[in-house]
Amino acid sequence: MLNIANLASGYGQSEVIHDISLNVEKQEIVAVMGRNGMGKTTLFKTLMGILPSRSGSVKVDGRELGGLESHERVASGVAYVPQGRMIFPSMTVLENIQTGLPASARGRVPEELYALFPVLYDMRGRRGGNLSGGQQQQLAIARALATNPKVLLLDEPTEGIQPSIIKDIAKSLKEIRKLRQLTIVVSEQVLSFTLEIADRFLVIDKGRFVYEGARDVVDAPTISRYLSV
Ligand SMILES: Nc1ncnc2c1ncn2[C@@H]1O[C@H](COP(=O)(O)OP(=O)(O)OP(=O)(O)O)[C@@H](O)[C@H]1O
Repeated sequence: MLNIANLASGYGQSEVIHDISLNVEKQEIVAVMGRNGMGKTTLFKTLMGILPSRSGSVKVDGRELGGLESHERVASGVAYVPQGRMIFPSMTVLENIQTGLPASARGRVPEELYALFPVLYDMRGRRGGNLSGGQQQQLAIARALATNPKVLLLDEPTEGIQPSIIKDIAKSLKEIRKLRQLTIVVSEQVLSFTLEIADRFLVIDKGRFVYEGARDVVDAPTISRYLSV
């Protein structure tokens, strides 16, 4: 469903992502684990076309995304929840979700989204900026899901969020994966969260994948070592 081949990108003179290749199956959840500064955000920005790639190819459901603008990538079925959530603080919860809806929805939020995140229904009239960090993360995910993606990219969704909400988010992601046959790539530093949801684990170190393991054979101590060095 998501095919990344020999992708490279960076800033100015420096290359940050080197020759990254990854194939993610439909309905698979893949965790990209890595410490601060290892290139997780740069990888996602490149996948979204926020940062141009220097070489390589990215395909979603067989369609090449290279050269497409970010909004065209969203229309092709990729959605992105950036690190720090980036919701619109002065807009209401409802308005935030509506920014993700296609024109054909005419502003109607699918019931399913509120069913996944009931707190967003209760708070639909509140300003996004008045929500807790965990609620803002749920809002950012709901806004991304409103675009009806095939592939969802989540950049460090647990950052700054309390454990009980992290559990809720894990549950919602597993539910939506099943409901919509969604493919998910999530970057993280928190192994307990990804152990809960991921089918496969990769470690990114200085812009390269240095470890890969499926859920049933995952080597948690090795991943932890990479995260703590
Ligand atoms: N706008 C930028 N200009 C130049 N270099 C950058 C820029 N953004 C990030 N970098 C560099 O790229 C490298 C990878 O950063 P990136 O933000 O992708 O890491 P990360 O794994 O997402 O970590 P974090 O969790 O801290 O965001 C780092 O060395 C960083 O200093």
